[in-house]
Amino acid sequence: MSPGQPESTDVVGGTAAAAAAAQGLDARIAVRRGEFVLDVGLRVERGETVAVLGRSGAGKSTLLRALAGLLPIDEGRISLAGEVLDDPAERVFVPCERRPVGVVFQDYLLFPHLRARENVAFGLRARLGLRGKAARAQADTWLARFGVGELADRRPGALSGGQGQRVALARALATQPRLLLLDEPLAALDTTTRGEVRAFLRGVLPDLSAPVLIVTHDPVDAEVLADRTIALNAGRLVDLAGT
Ligand SMILES: Nc1ncnc2c1ncn2[C@@H]1O[C@H](COP(=O)(O)OP(=O)(O)OP(=O)(O)O)[C@@H](O)[C@H]1O
Repeated sequence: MSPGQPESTDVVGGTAAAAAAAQGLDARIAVRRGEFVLDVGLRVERGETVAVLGRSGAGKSTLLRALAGLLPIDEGRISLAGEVLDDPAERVFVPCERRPVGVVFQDYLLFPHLRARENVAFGLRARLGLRGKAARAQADTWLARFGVGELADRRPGALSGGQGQRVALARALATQPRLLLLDEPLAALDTTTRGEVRAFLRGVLPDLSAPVLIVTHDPVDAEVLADRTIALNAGRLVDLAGT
């Protein structure tokens, strides 16, 4: 198995490519899961949102898991803002808890026993080293910014799907990630809430100065939220040019 070349090598050359790589995500990923092989090259600039489409089983979650550090790659290299996160040939592997990466899943995985404030404060403590009062105060600021400030004392079980997803986004973004991974963040929501959270994300994402990857089955999400769309098929990138 050999990793593919970065998708944008042809269009971004020399110094410009080096500058983009230093700021954003530059990845060549080859990883095997049982019979399945993901083999892709990908470059995403700071401030750019890329939608990842593809059928069930195409490798979308595998891609995000590799980037998040939940799945070590077999070949290739993942570099983010100039820092190498995974390079098996060089025996480099930064574990997920030490990667400056924010992840939001469709079922948003908040800690059920913690109030919304503590869910956000947890990341601030773990990732930014903030302590008690300061972490809680900053958590409140992020919750307010995401329109759920009045729900800070609630536990996830007392939040609606849309409210929970906003708390999960606040938790991910509060840590100032250098890469944001959204794995079907709207899929579990009803149609109305889905539209609301999508509109909310549309307002938030352009202000991020990190690369963003959003996995979705919904072309509307890609259309509304992303600057660019890529598609996976059987672990490979599909050329969308001309489609
Ligand atoms: N733990 C595992 N062991 C072996 N194979 C796996 C494992 N997890 C996933 N796979 C296989 O890897 C392939 C890609 O799975 P992946 O979850 O990345 O697809 P996906 O595009 O995210 O699909 P979906 O849209 O259904 O979430 C599938 O063929 C799947 O069966």
